[in-house]
Amino acid sequence: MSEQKLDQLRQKVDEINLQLIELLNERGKVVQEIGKEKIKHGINRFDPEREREVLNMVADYNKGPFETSTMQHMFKTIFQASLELQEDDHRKALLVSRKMKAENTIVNVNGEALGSGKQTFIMGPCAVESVDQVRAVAKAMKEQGLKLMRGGAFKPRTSPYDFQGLGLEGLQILRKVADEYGLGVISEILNPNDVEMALEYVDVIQIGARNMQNFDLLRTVGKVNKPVLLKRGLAATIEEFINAAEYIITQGNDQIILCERGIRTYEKATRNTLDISAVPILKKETHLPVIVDVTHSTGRRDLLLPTAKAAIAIGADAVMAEVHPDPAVALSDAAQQMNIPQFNEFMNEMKSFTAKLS
Ligand SMILES: C=C(O[C@@H]1C=C(C(=O)O)C=C[C@H]1O)C(=O)O
Repeated sequence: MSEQKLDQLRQKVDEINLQLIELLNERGKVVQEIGKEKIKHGINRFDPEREREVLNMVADYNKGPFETSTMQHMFKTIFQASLELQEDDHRKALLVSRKMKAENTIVNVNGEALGSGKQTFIMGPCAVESVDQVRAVAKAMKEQGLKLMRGGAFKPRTSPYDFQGLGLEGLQILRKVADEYGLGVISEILNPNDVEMALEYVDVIQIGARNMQNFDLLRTVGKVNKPVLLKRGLAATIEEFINAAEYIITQGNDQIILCERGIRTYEKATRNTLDISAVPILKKETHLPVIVDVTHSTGRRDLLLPTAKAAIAIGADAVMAEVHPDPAVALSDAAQQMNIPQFNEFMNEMKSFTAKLS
């Protein structure tokens, strides 16, 4: 075939391509109108009977050279794209997505602006055990210039026989001590019925990994005017994690902090596997602040510093870790909490590390 002939044929193909584009878009507009009518009458967008009718029409009219099955396959792709055209904006772009909002959401808690580009450290005991225990940690935190204290009052433990937390008394201790030292309080709430009560004591409501898909709880914290720290589920994909945050934001609360805390894999060297790449993915896909809990993702004190450095280096807005005055006698997570001197060493290292980065 001469080059001239090839050019001529391609020109012909291009003319047909242009017609196809026009026709497909024309079809799209009609489909959108059908979509609007369906909404008016409360009819489902997807109509398999109608699709079958069209596929039968394709079979009746197709004269080749494409096989009927091939032509039908192309039409199925058109149906799929048409259904997407009929979707409303919320389904196409989630409210938590960057597509919906390009700029970072900044969550302000006790003078710290999570999501602003300045890194924050959230420290505190795994579980609240006593006033003295919380005080010792709060004092050390204040001396390091930290503003946000975590602490568990309601503890969702793997075994029902393990320490379940002090409950309301734990929240009261946290509030009292935090006020003495000018700290903000982050604590987990397990039950939708406790959310209202917790508003009085906490600055951030934590939704734990085990409750990431507790949709009633997500909807409840979505209705209150209080920041929410949402932890990634034990075996949740990033998509599931993002959708969990969407449950909160659909109720009106956009003050959401996402927390990567490791996921369950076959690897046994660490308690969970820290999915460090989740951080830039979540930063890219959503406009929410993203933090890393190095304690629960590793379950190992010797890995807290390297994973915290990795988290900051990869773009996390904050690092969360656990501190206890005497981890050996802690009622939970004894193997992974730092004692006060270890915490000071950790903070000093991290401060010089973040200074070097900026
Ligand atoms: C456009 C419609 O909605 C959907 C899209 C179809 C299409 O693209 O042809 C067919 C059936 C429905 O699943 C319709 O119901 O006619």
